[in-house]
Formats: sequence, C-alpha cells, structure tokens
Amino acid sequence: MKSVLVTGAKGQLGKSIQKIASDYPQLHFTFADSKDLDITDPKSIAEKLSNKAFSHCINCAAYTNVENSEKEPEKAFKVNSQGVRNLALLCQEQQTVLIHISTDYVFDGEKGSPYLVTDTTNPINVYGASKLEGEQHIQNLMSAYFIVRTSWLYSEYGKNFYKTILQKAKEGADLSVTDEQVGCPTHAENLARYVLDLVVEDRETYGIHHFTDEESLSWYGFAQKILSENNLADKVRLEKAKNYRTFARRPKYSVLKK
Ligand SMILES: NC(=O)C1=CN([C@@H]2O[C@H](COP(=O)(O)OP(=O)(O)OC[C@H]3O[C@@H](n4cnc5c(N)ncnc54)[C@H](OP(=O)(O)O)[C@@H]3O)[C@@H](O)[C@H]2O)C=CC1
Ligand SMILES: Cc1cn([C@H]2C[C@H](O)[C@@H](COP(=O)(O)OP(=O)(O)O[C@H]3O[C@@H](C)C(=O)[C@@H](O)[C@H]3O)O2)c(=O)[nH]c1=O
Repeated sequence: MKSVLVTGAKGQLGKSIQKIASDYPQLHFTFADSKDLDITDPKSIAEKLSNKAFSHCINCAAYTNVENSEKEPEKAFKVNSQGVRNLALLCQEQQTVLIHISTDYVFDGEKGSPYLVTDTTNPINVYGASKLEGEQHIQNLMSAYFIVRTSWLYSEYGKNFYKTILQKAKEGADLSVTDEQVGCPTHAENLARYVLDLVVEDRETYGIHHFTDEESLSWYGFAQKILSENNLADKVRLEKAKNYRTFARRPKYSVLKK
C-alpha cells in the first residue's frame, strides 16, 4: 500500500485532501499540520521522514499571504524557498516522491496567452519569487518530483477570494473589484483529486505540470460568478475597480495551459 505524507494539512488544500481521502482506500495517509511538521526545521522533517516510511509526500505547506510577503519577504522565503529545500533534501534521501504545489504568480503576466510549463518565469512579487526559488531547489536536488502549478484556489476552507467576496456581500457591503487581472479560479477539491490521481496512477511523468479549472475570468468576473451562484447578484452592488490599491503587484494574465 502506498503511504502518503501530507504537510500543511490544515490549509485549504490540505483540508480538501483530507475531505476526499476516503475515496482513495488504496492509499494510507498521514496528515501533518505545521505543529506536527515544520518544513523550516530539518529535524522536524526528519522525525517524520525516516526509514523510507512514505512513498509520496504532498507538500501543501506554504506562506500564502501575497500582501504580507511584500512587507516581510524573509518570512515568505523562509517557508517557500528554504523550507521547500529542506523537504526536497529529505525526500531525495528517503526516496520519497515529492508532489509540490506552485503558483501562476511565478509568471509576469505579460505573455497575453496561456502559459506553458516551458515558458520563462519572471515573478513580479515577493510571494511569486519565493515560490519560484522553491521550485528551483526541487529541480536541483531531486530526481522524482512533481511540481504542480495552479491558480486562484478557493474552497470552503481557510481564507480565499471566494469566501472574502461572499462574506462582504452577506454583510451588505458594496463591492469594488478589479478587472485588470485574468486567471483561472480553481476549486481546491479538484486540485486535490488531481494530485491524488498522480499518486494512484503511479505516473512517472516527473517535472513541472499545470493544473487549473477550465474557465478563465478576471477577479471582477469571478466576483460576478460568486454573487450569482449565491443568488446575491440582485442584492449587492458590484463595480469594476480601477487602480484597486494593493502592496503586491500581480500578473495581468496568468492563465496556465495544461
Ligand atoms: N491559495 C491560492 O490561491 C493558491 C495556492 N497555491 C499554492 O498551493 C499550496 C496550498 O495553498 P493553500 O492550501 O491555499 O494554502 P493555505 O495558506 O491555506 O495553507 C498553507 C498551510 O501551510 C502551513 N504552513 C505555513 N508555514 C509552514 C511551515 N513552516 N511548516 C509547515 N506548514 C506550514 C500553514 O499552517 P499555519 O496556518 O499553522 O501556519 C497552512 O496550514 C501552496 O503551496 C500555495 O503556494 C498556488 C496557487 C494558488
Ligand atoms: C477582496 C478584493 C480583492 N480585490 C483584488 C485584489 C487583487 O488584485 C485581486 C485578488 O485578491 P486576493 O488578495 O484575494 O488574491 P491573491 O492573494 O492575490 O490570490 C493569489 O493567492 C496566491 C496564494 C496564489 O498563488 C495566486 O494564484 C492567487 O490565488 O483582487 C479587489 O479588487 N476587490 C476586493 O474586494
């Protein structure tokens, strides 16, 4: 039986994997949150990853606060770059296949058409730069790995754009949302199924992969969809924001091509 370690298990992807784990009875799961396993601490990783206990490790641990990453870049790099390096070293030593999740924000958004896995990266914010460094450590240190880039994750768990918009709408706030960035919102459960299928199917197509849901939208378009799915479209005022103020720059167009 394949044995799968899931790090960052209390984040939205980690929880989505836990939700569907019973659909994969052929896999044995160990879920580790940041207290059980801190990827910035090599000793903490080695306590779990020893004696070749795991065939696969799905790394859901990350520093995902895009705005705070600009203010505290060292925190983003510590987890998304150094932490991932620690994990890659141990996985390589233990012959554990690493399935690592990365982001559309490794691209600058200037291409204007969907990004291929072979396209040049050029992050324009700290979070994207830290995630790119994480990817590079894995590529340099490992032979059996999947780097799965995805985008605009949402789910019932954690903090995400879907929940923020819904919350604001339910409070009766007027909404002002940018239409200046386009990407593919992706339900975390669909990504969870994709990564678990990678494990089950024993694929050895190692390297970088892109996985997103199909529809590309602006954040404004996504907000429209969220309101209409929740029968709130007639009840809330939604306007297109021009120059919505943020600390971090974000790619204008970050659709990923599978
Ligand atoms: N959210 C999104 O829109 C997107 C996310 N991604 C990537 O997908 C992956 C999953 O994202 P998502 O589930 O949304 O992220 P979340 O922020 O919901 O979860 C991340 C988890 O990582 C944990 N964590 C943070 N630091 C450490 C550490 N040092 N050691 C162990 N665990 C740690 C956090 O725990 P705690 O809260 O206890 O610190 C948290 O539970 C990440 O790699 C992210 O970069 C890619 C594209 C889009
Ligand atoms: C909440 C809100 C956001 N916005 C804008 C700000 C920003 O430009 C855009 C998205 O906002 P957020 O800050 O919610 O999303 P952001 O944190 O940028 O989301 C990103 O997270 C990381 C982890 C990823 O890897 C990316 O794929 C992407 O999902 O929408 C509005 O215009 N109006 C609003 O009311």
